[in-house]
Amino acid sequence: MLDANNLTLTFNKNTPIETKALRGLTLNIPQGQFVTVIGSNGAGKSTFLNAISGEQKVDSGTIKIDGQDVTKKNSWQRSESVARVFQDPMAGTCERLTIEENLALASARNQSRGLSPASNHTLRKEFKKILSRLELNLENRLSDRIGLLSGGQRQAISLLMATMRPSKILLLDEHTAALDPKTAAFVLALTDSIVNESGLTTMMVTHSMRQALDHGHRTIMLHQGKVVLDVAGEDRKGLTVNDLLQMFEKVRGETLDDDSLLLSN
Ligand SMILES: Nc1ncnc2c1ncn2[C@@H]1O[C@H](COP(=O)(O)OP(=O)(O)OP(=O)(O)O)[C@@H](O)[C@H]1O
Repeated sequence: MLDANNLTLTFNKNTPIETKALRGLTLNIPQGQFVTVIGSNGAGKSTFLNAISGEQKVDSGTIKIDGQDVTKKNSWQRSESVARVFQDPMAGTCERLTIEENLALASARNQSRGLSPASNHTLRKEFKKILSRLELNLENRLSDRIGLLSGGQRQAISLLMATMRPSKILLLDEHTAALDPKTAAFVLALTDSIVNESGLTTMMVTHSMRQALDHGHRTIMLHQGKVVLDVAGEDRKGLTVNDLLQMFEKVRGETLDDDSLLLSN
């Protein structure tokens, strides 16, 4: 389904601050697989997601989504295929608009009818139904501005909005990192249920090895712009956070000094 082949991407080429963010990254993800992505700061995780969504163009290599070569397409052209939720709960929603208007925008994504469905009675009923699964009583607050909601409530709505329209791959970029542990657990449970229900091919970046092992079907680790670990199936089932740390240390050939990887929210 996702076929990323030998991707390279260098920022500020031929300058003193040149950074090789992707260095021949290759990854194939079959349809419906949920992959968790870990790696220390600067490993290239966000750059990789940006390359898939088209926000960053790669220097070389190819990206295919569902068999279609999208390497040269911009993010707008890929928006029908790629849904994304960011770390910042403010990034996925528009705080000046109401809950209903935000949902209407998401519902109209990739459609030419613009904002008009916001006044549509059928859509309003659908929005209420979608929101009621959160059990946060938001279905009765459709005309409240999104800016009034907590970070967790907004992130839950961002997730619903990202998955409202059909897409081919869901990219979650540390989407629970800014939430307290209880709210993060709630949003993760919602993530699992949406992904299981929809069968969406999913990549979730996380700094928590615990989360990486507890969610999804496969875990990859990026280091210096490449996939350095890739575990799935039986090999992954018995893995502990400690095993994963040791595997990473072995791959890197040095001691892991990034404490943020040990966070367990
Ligand atoms: N727009 C940019 N301009 C210049 N350098 C960049 C840019 N974006 C990322 N980089 C650099 O590319 C490398 C990979 O960054 P990236 O954000 O992909 O890492 P990451 O694995 O997501 O890290 P983190 O866990 O800290 O978010 C880093 O060295 C980063 O400083």
